[in-house]
Amino acid sequence: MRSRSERARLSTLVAAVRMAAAAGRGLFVAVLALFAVAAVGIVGALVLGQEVLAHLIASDTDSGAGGGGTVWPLWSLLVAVVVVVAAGAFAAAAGVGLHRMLAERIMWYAGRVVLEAATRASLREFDTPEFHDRIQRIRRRGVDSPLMIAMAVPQLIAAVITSGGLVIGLAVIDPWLAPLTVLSGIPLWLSGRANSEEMYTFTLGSTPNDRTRQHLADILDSRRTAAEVRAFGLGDHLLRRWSKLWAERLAEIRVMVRRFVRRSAVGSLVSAVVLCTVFAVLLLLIQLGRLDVEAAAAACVAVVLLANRAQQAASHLAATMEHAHYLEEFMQLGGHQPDAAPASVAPVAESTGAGRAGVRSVEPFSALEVDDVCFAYPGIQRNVLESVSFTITAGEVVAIVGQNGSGKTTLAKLLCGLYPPCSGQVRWDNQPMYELMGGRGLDQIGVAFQDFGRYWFTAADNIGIGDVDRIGDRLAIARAAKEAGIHDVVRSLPTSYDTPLGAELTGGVDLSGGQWQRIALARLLFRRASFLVLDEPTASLDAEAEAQLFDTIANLRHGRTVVLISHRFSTIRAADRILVMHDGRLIEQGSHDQLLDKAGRYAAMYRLQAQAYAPT
Ligand SMILES: Nc1ncnc2c1ncn2[C@@H]1O[C@H](COP(=O)(O)OP(=O)(O)OP(=O)(O)O)[C@@H](O)[C@H]1O
Repeated sequence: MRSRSERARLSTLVAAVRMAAAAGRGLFVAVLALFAVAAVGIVGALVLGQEVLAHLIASDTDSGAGGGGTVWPLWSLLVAVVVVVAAGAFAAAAGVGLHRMLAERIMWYAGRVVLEAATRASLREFDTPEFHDRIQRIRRRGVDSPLMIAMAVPQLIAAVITSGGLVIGLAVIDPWLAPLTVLSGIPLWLSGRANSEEMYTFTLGSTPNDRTRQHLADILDSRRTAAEVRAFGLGDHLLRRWSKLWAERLAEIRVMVRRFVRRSAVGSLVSAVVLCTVFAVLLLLIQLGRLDVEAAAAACVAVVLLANRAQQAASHLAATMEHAHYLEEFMQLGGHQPDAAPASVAPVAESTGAGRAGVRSVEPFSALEVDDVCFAYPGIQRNVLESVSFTITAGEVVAIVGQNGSGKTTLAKLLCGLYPPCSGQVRWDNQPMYELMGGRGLDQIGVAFQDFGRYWFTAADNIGIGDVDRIGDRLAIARAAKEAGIHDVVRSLPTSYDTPLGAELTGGVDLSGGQWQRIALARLLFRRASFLVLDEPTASLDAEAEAQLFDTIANLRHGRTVVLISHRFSTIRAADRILVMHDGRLIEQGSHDQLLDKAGRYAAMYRLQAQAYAPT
């Protein structure tokens, strides 16, 4: 079992290297080559140093001979030392510079894999805490992992090359010195690895705490919640909750760090004992007369360097193995196939208005059928929709009403193919809606959700994203804005349609709730879709805007089908058909008059609201 997971981690490491190569093949090779040259430079400097030492000793004992013990004259040796040291230093410096560039490309590449995966994830996944835990971990560690691994690998390779050269050099001096020195890295590798494993387990367990702290921090420093936090005097309370979570985390980390220190201390001690043994062997060899002074000096330097490289390699390897865990998650999220690296991974500036942005093109339906649909949210036993059946025919305006939590928004999301039913089926002209949608948008569907997006884009783009293929069509954007009754407001902004919407942005302005709702409506109207879903479109609108919306919907009707969710009976009474939801069931349907005649729940709700407006 263990060896299987080790093998899996090794293949993850290979995948990380492939990912680094895919992010910048030329750069990756150049970095490897430069680090290799730097590593060879260290070994070369050591060999030449030994030669220089031999030269000096020989010229001292054989004065006047001018360097009799070695083949090369002293000046040429010194020139060679300068060249080798300079080349090594240059290669190391250039390697670090290119490494930085490679790192940026890997960050871009990894970030894109995560964002692509998040874009592809189904709405159902967004409803599960596991998905968010994983995203949090990947955001914090996973995106860095390919980078950390790719950063560590050239250094690891450089350490291995240097170590290889030093091992050969030491083996020539004495066959025991090299294996003993390399052995000194093993205790450190074992302790480092155990620490990495524990760190990963800790990160897994602490993700919910991390997310809650992040949420509290977002509440405290976000403009969206700033007014409520102040109005309720929540600041200190939230800060205490945040500090408490930090205290819990720090307490756990303290215990863990104690274990880390103990483990590392044992590893370092055993490593030091092994190294002492090496020096004892060296001493013995000198005493036995098996090593001369220059060989002993070179051996001392080589042992120190080799021990240092072996320890570096051990810690790089341990850290790399930890990152392999995060990388595994990262790859599972992205469904990333390292063997199928993209043909071109160069970051390319997106050209506005090009391509269909992944939206599927379909014919308008003649009937949208909801057939005995049941639905429950992931992880929740209770059905939110229970045996719901009805059919919407093309050109109808259908309103959905019901108490809070009766399932209206959920039903609207199923109508748009955003969730698959647990049983039953939603069919767009006999085609299962969820499969037809396939996780992408349909060009024939336009939606304005209750919690519509307020994007930090210009006013034009906030409307234009309703149909990204036409995002540059300013005339059509202005037309949609006029229909939604927001054109004059936008025109009065500092830079009209080019004004960024968001007070947090330089030159940006914020809009009122109702104005934002009109922007969302304009976005919907800008999309040339035959099926429109409006979830609480009038919630923030004033009476005049609401009346205007009715006119707009009446104008929209031609060739379009509209589903309207609202609590305002003034909005829904004009619908061709009204569906009444209660506790996830469709309990009544018909026109306003038919439902009043029926004297059921709709009639009761309508009278209750009408009473509120009636003169007392
Ligand atoms: N993502 C979710 N995960 C779990 N439960 C959910 C989720 N979204 C909604 N629910 C639950 O499903 C039920 C129906 O919610 P829904 O939003 O469809 O009601 P609604 O009729 O649109 O309510 P409202 O009138 O308040 O907008 C509620 O009990 C709600 O708690």
